[in-house]
Amino acid sequence: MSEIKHNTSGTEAGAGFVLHKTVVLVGMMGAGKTAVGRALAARLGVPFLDSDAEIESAANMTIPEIFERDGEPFFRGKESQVIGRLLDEEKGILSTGGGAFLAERNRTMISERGVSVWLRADLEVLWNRVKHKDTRPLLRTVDPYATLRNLYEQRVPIYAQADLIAESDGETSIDNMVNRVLDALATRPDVLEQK
Ligand SMILES: Nc1ncnc2c1ncn2[C@@H]1O[C@H](COP(=O)(O)OP(=O)(O)O)[C@@H](O)[C@H]1O
Ligand SMILES: O=C(O)C1=C[C@@H](OP(=O)(O)O)[C@@H](O)[C@H](O)C1
Ligand SMILES: [Mg+2]
Repeated sequence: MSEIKHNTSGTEAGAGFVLHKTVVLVGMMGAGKTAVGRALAARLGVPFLDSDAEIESAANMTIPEIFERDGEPFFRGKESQVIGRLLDEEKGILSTGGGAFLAERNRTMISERGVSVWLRADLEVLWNRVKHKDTRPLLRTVDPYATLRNLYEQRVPIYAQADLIAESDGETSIDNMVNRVLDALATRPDVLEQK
């Protein structure tokens, strides 16, 4: 991977790309924001940022511990702060938590300083990816599938406000998702320029 160079005009990445704005991945729990974001950043040779991981390392607690001890409103406050800071600090790939795009102030920050990409997947695909993991406090309910379905129905119209979309189905590998995000970004040379 070639050396990463930060400057005012963009982050010079490997493979002949220059990233002019942070690419912000949004969408439901299980959409692949963290996994695809990490792979996309590696492919481009740019920094990978994950708001949940930043919150966890700053608090030295896991997301479930933060929800349990301090509550969701406290977590949402931290999430906004962290997203604002990461958007200011460096250009890269920013994976958000599934609830981040719901707050209008977060959507405003993201649209002013980055470009949003909705990783869209059907409810059943999401469920298959999250059902075995206990790391998502919002799904610690008596009927986590119904909870996920309710969140899905409430949130889809908001994710649909993202600038770009990349679709994943049960068959789409993480590498294929990286290609789909790159295809979506090909329409935006103001964000990702290929030299
Ligand atoms: N396109 C995909 N193909 C296969 N597995 C995937 C894909 N996207 C995500 N996963 C897996 O699903 C799980 C949830 O993905 P994750 O990146 O944590 O989602 P999010 O950050 O959007 O909640 C992880 O185990 C991840 O490896
Ligand atoms: O959808 C949500 O509200 C949440 C999604 C999680 O992130 P992922 O979408 O990366 O799982 C994490 O931020 C927290 O558990 C809340
Ligand atoms: Mg994640």
